[in-house]
Amino acid sequence: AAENACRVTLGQVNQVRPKLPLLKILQAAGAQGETFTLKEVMHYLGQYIMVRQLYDKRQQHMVYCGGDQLGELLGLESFSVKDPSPVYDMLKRNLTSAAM
Ligand SMILES: C[C@@H](c1ccc(Cl)cc1)n1cnc(-c2ccccc2)c1-c1c(C(=O)NCCN2CCN(C3CCCCC3)CC2)[nH]c2cc(Cl)ccc12
Repeated sequence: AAENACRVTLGQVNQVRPKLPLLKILQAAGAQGETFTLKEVMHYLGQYIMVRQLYDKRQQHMVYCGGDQLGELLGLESFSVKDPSPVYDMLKRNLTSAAM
């Protein structure tokens, strides 16, 4: 309705709310707050992989996340950053829209 529409400012329509297990991972990478843009979620996940040294130093596109909470969320031991589909599937399961 009209009163709802004016409540959602442009800055908020693209916010997502991570479910708790994903939020904990983002916070471990320095994220503050509970809602983010998808770009921010990806940035913090990248930071998390770097800080936790989950990527292979020689084959830097390979991420070995088995034994880490990230691997629990993804349901994978490892993945290549060249194939983002497992990450997007995990985000579908672990993000809700924060608008409204
Ligand atoms: C294109 C982008 C991407 C983004 C999303 C996806 Cl689903 C795949 C791929 N990407 C390309 N390489 C990486 C990457 C590789 C190794 C370690 C950390 C990040 C990323 C990822 C970023 C990111 O925000 N990337 C910024 C620039 N990166 C360049 C790579 N740089 C590092 C490469 C290893 C050596 C140190 C620098 C870090 C900054 N966020 C991610 C989150 C996840 Cl779940 C997985 C990967 C990434």
